[in-house]
Amino acid sequence: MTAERIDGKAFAALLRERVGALAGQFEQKAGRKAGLAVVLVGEDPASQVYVRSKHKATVAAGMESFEHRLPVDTSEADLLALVEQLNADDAVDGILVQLPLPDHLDEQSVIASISPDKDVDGFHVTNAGRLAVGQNGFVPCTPLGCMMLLTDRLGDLSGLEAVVIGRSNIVGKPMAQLLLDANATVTIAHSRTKDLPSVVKRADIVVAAVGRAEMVKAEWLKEGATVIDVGINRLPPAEGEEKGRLVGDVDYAGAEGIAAAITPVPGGVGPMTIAVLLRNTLVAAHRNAGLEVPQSL
Ligand SMILES: Nc1nc2c(c(=O)[nH]1)N[C@@H](CN(C=O)c1ccc(C(=O)N[C@@H](CCC(=O)O)C(=O)O)cc1)CN2
Repeated sequence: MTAERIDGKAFAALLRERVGALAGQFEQKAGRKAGLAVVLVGEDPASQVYVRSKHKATVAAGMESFEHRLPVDTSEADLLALVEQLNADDAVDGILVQLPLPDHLDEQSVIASISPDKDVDGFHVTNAGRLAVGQNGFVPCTPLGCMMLLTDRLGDLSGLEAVVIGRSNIVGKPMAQLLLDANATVTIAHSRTKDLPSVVKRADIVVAAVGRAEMVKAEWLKEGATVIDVGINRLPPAEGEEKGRLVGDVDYAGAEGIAAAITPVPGGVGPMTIAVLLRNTLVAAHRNAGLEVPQSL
């Protein structure tokens, strides 16, 4: 068996196109563009790349992008003051603080300061609670993107065995909740799980979000499983390479021979994160403007 490659990049491009068309209709109805504010503290190279990509994607979708770049030694009081200002700004529908933050800043306090109705990352405790009890809020972009890829490929997930490896607030826990809401039978595995290979072996759906290069081995997988690889890990450079290769949390080459379908790294889940961010921003814009959220979002 050679697994189908789930093309997240192509899926994300279609989603961005759809969001762009609906953003144009929003502008007509609301008399203004939907707006996303992104805050970057410091100069982490990967974060700089992601923030630039978010700016470009936001503008390309016909939305307003407000970028705030702050020095690495920004105090928590100054960062919270900026978030307060964005909370009060009617041109700003969505606010995102790029993570990770420098060590002296408390991520939880900063996330808590974002208005839950502008929290397009879905990280605020109010949105985590809304997801847990099935109320409308914002769902974190990466897990929502994974769900879109899964339902596009598998349709109804009812009764399927899903194993989520990783229990972060940003990916693992919301992912498990979304799978549960879709009537899958869900197990969350983590660093203390006993006999992880046998837990993974029973899964029709595996979502790997551990952040360890190629940790999930091909022989752990059930024949015909669908594998969603959230990991983005850079290997040390091989001889003659300037930069190491990017790989996921799953041994892709091995898994290709066993799984029915698998997301590649790069080009799988990563591009969905930014496309879903645009989608969440447009949802926020409709709600903030008192307009009905289009079904096709
Ligand atoms: N406030 C947030 N911070 C962070 C989030 C987030 O959702 N909200 N997620 C990640 C970073 N991230 C977006 O912010 C992100 C990561 C990866 C990709 C992506 O498209 N990756 C490419 C590979 C890129 C490369 O070559 O390095 C891929 O997988 O194909 C997009 C966005 C942490 N912080």
